[in-house]
Amino acid sequence: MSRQAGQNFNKFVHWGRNVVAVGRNYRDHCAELGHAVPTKPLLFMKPPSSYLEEGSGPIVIPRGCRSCHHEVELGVVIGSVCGDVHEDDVMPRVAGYALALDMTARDFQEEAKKSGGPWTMAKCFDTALPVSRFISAKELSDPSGVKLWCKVNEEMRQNGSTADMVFNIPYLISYISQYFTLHPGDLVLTGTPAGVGPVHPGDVISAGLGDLITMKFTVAQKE
Ligand SMILES: O=C([O-])CC(=O)C(=O)O
Ligand SMILES: [Mg+2]
Repeated sequence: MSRQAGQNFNKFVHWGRNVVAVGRNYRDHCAELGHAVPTKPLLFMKPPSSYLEEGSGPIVIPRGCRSCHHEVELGVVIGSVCGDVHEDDVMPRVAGYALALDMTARDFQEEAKKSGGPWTMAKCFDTALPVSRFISAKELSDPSGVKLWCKVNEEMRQNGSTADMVFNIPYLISYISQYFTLHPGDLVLTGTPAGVGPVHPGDVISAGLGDLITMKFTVAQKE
């Protein structure tokens, strides 16, 4: 792993690798959207086609979406195969991290929640997964208490800490790996703290992880 980490883990954006997202993993975010705190991890997927690297263009709000929300999240990049791994064995299998935005078409999601349909339209559109550069596990040796923030046009919207996750990283990855195998380059998004809200064309979203990373994206609308 260290050789790959040295090469920025091949930019870690392994097009074709899985992205598993955890929802409702912060109590304050559950409260703001009126959901109970889950008793087991709530999982959904985002496709690798939704990756957006910093500098490669704007976040594009999908056609017909009237409420596209930012959700700042810590992403965990898998370094070696995780199939049915015990919690104690998870961290050595983590290559590193990325700061991510789980962009969400909230109106599409509300529609899906009402009909009992999946969240695909809300979570999987092109550019729905802006990511920072790869952060190696060496750079972030303890991901369990790191600050996570998101500003829109310089106004602080989300200001949380990974210390407040309902289920921590070893638990989440062990849990996921009981059901499907995680492979090197897969990304696990660990949920968002409170303060999610809409963005509009022309907005600038900036986000940061501790004093390690800041990233910036502009917002556009698909006609
Ligand atoms: O859409 C949601 O509220 C669920 C989710 O992704 C999160 O909690 O991070
Ligand atoms: Mg999310």
